[in-house]
Amino acid sequence: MAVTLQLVNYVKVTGNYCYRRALHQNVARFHSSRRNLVAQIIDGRAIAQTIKDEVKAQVEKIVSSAGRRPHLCVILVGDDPASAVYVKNKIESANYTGISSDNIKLPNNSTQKEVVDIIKALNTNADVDGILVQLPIAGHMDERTICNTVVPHKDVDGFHVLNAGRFMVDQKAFMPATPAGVMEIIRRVGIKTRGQNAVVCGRSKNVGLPIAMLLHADGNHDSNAGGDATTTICHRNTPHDQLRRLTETADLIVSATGVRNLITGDMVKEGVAVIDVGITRIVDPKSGKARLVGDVDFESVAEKASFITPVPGGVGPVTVAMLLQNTLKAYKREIDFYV
Ligand SMILES: Nc1nc2c(c(=O)[nH]1)N[C@@H](CN(C=O)c1ccc(C(=O)N[C@@H](CCC(=O)O)C(=O)O)cc1)CN2
Ligand SMILES: [Mg+2]
Repeated sequence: MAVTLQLVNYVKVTGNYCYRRALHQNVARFHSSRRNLVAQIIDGRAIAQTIKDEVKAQVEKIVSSAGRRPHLCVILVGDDPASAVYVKNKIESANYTGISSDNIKLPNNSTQKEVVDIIKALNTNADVDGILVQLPIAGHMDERTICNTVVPHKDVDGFHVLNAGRFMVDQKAFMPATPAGVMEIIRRVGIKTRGQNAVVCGRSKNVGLPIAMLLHADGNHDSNAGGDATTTICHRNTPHDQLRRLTETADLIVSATGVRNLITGDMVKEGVAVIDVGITRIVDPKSGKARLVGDVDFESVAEKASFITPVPGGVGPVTVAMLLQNTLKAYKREIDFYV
């Protein structure tokens, strides 16, 4: 029953559906007028808000027992407008939860050594719990060197090789925020994964690959419990007809490619759950205004899906909330790197 209540609070239905009946004051279930299906649109902003409120409650407890506040440092190199928006969201969300923060802005022509030296100073600063460098980093720097400079116990992005490696062998680790957010959505909404066919589109080291790792892994692990799904990874070299064969039989599709309209309604089976991680900025030909779209053709896929995340308002906001959860874990030193 608890699952049902959580589910109804996190889903809403929009679009091309005809209203049938309200089952609960927080939910109106709508059925596809064509197929008589219920498609639940997952409200990522509501899930993120719940997670942030959980973090906030824990921070208040820490502060009231005379503890120091958790502290997050976000390093932004350059003036990429999208990165600036994401960093602003992180700082505002940290403020909301009571996590204090520094936004360290560096010019685009900063050298790698300057960035490395700043990270090293933060590594040894006892007042700092979490450190991250906003990606993508400027082209003249080596992303791996930057990520590996953050000391693993402050690596709240989970991008250090030690966190990535520990995570792969089921040892406690900081998990990257987007994959953690996808799993959190799946759990909180109650999407079944055990024994299901999952298809992950995209194999990036920070998003697609860790999502596939989490979905396929054993659900009985103490740390980073997996989804126990039969999981297939597709990527840019997967022929489209092969991708279609896989998506047609998938119970769960997670797409993280940045390829608009990669997944269309004719490629999926009825009842599929779809998590759209892609974000592409387009200019709407009708309005002439810029807007965000995902990898999934929302309208046609929602006609057949049991669950679907929108873009914007799906995975993105949950990503930021998971970063704050990681910062709290870093503060509490929940991950022991010596075992
Ligand atoms: N150091 C990191 N860099 C990057 C990460 C990361 O986890 N760590 N992930 C992405 C960017 N990202 C967070 O940093 C991020 C992307 C999108 C959103 C989000 O909330 N998107 C909104 C739309 C926001 C908009 O208007 O642009 C949504 O989907 O609803 C949050 C965080 C790459 N870099
Ligand atoms: Mg989203």
